[in-house]
Amino acid sequence: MTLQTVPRLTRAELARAGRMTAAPPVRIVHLGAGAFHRSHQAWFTAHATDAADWGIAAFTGRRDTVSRQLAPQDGLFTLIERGPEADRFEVIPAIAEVRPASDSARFAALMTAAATAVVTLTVTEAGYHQRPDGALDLEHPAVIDDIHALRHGQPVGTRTPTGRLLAGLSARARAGAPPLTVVPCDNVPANGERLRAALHTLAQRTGHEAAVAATAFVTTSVDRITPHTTDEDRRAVADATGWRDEGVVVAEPFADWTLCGDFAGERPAWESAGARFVSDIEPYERRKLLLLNGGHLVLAFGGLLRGHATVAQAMADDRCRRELDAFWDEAARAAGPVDTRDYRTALVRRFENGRIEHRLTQIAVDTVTKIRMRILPVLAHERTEGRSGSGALAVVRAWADSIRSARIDGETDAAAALARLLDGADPALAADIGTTAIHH
Ligand SMILES: NC(=O)c1ccc[n+]([C@@H]2O[C@H](COP(=O)([O-])OP(=O)(O)OC[C@H]3O[C@@H](n4cnc5c(N)ncnc54)[C@H](O)[C@@H]3O)[C@@H](O)[C@H]2O)c1
Ligand SMILES: O=P(O)(O)OC[C@@H](O)[C@@H](O)[C@H](O)[C@H](O)CO
Repeated sequence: MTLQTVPRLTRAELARAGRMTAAPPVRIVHLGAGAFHRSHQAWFTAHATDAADWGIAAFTGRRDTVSRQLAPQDGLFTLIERGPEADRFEVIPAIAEVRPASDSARFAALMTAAATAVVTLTVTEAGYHQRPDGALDLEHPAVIDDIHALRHGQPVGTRTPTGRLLAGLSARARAGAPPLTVVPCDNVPANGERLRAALHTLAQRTGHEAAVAATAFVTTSVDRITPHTTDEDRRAVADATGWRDEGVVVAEPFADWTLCGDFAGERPAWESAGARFVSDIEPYERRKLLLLNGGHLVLAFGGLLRGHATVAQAMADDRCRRELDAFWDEAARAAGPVDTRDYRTALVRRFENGRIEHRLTQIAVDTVTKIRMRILPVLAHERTEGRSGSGALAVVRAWADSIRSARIDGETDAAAALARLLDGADPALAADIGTTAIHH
């Protein structure tokens, strides 16, 4: 059987099979319709008790691949929940429509619709165009272009997620629609507050302050390991379900969503699907970013240097494990007043799931931004406490070595990458890291 001869997954096909049909009404707009949005926010929305009332309109970010895959499927896709022993297949119906980023008319229509209540984002850490201190990088060429477009009333010309969002919020304020809530879902510390500050900065320079003032921002910590989908995964879905699905997503069984902040209006009952609403998110966020995401970086750099391809392979290498444990001992101290013992035990099991092909090259992208957010805070904390931070320093060293041996995509010059990493860092810390990473 070739995939081309299998019927395509659509709502009509599902109806023929006696399964649910209608798309839920759009009340959520999403920017960056990648794999993680589908395995996480779409999954939580589909599993909430009020799922029938909350549909998502997902817009792609830089490429229109996902809209070309999902639009012919009416937004439907199969999630393969990949446990250590077996796969579970589930069709997720929460995405009601999928649009390319270029469809600015539909974006404006949804951003001004009274029914729209929530905007979510997964645009990667680099997509926020932050400076080392977390502020919006006003010298970035795409940000400069957006300032120009927004000043001259050309929302269609905006290129960055922040610029597009401000254009949409501004149109909403002009239309007199009720305020909405922005919920960023990328691995960025204090993501809601940072996005609010970035939008405020952009708004001040372009005369759109009222739109930001009327909007609520919620900070989130998100967690579900979601590797890239392969052709083999698409074949597995056809074999198991009888449908051809170009939008298949694979994820581990574990899923966590911690949210903090007030919503301006209505929201899905995500807590009924297991999401956690808290008044202080920092301990959860630091633990996740430092231990899980930082731990992934340790395995990515050390693993790539030793010829491994996946997280599970690096976990099986004693030397990688020792490096991970050394970093985790330091990261646990930096995480603050939150359990890290059980969390580490659970992480070991998740990382060792060899049926999840989480490629180290998928993790080792935008590495300057990621090291800044996930490794340097550990080093800084160790130094403040009078310790050397040798576990965290070893990660920076492995990163520089990986660049030198051409294993990191997008970085060719270790010294230049290091200079970008240390731009804006504490001078004593910078001197120490520079010496260690260059002269070891
Ligand atoms: N994959 C995971 O395991 C995982 C888990 C937790 C959090 N996340 C978060 O989700 C993000 C996306 O991961 P993914 O697995 O969906 O990756 P992906 O490659 O499938 O999707 C990335 C999405 O971000 C968009 N994007 C990238 N750069 C952009 C830019 N400059 N402007 C606008 N949009 C841009 C892309 O167009 C795409 O829609 C991660 O960077 C991370 O912050 C991922
Ligand atoms: O997704 P990134 O690029 O922020 O980082 C790579 C991985 O560490 C990350 O995707 C994790 O798998 C994820 O954060 C687990 O929830």
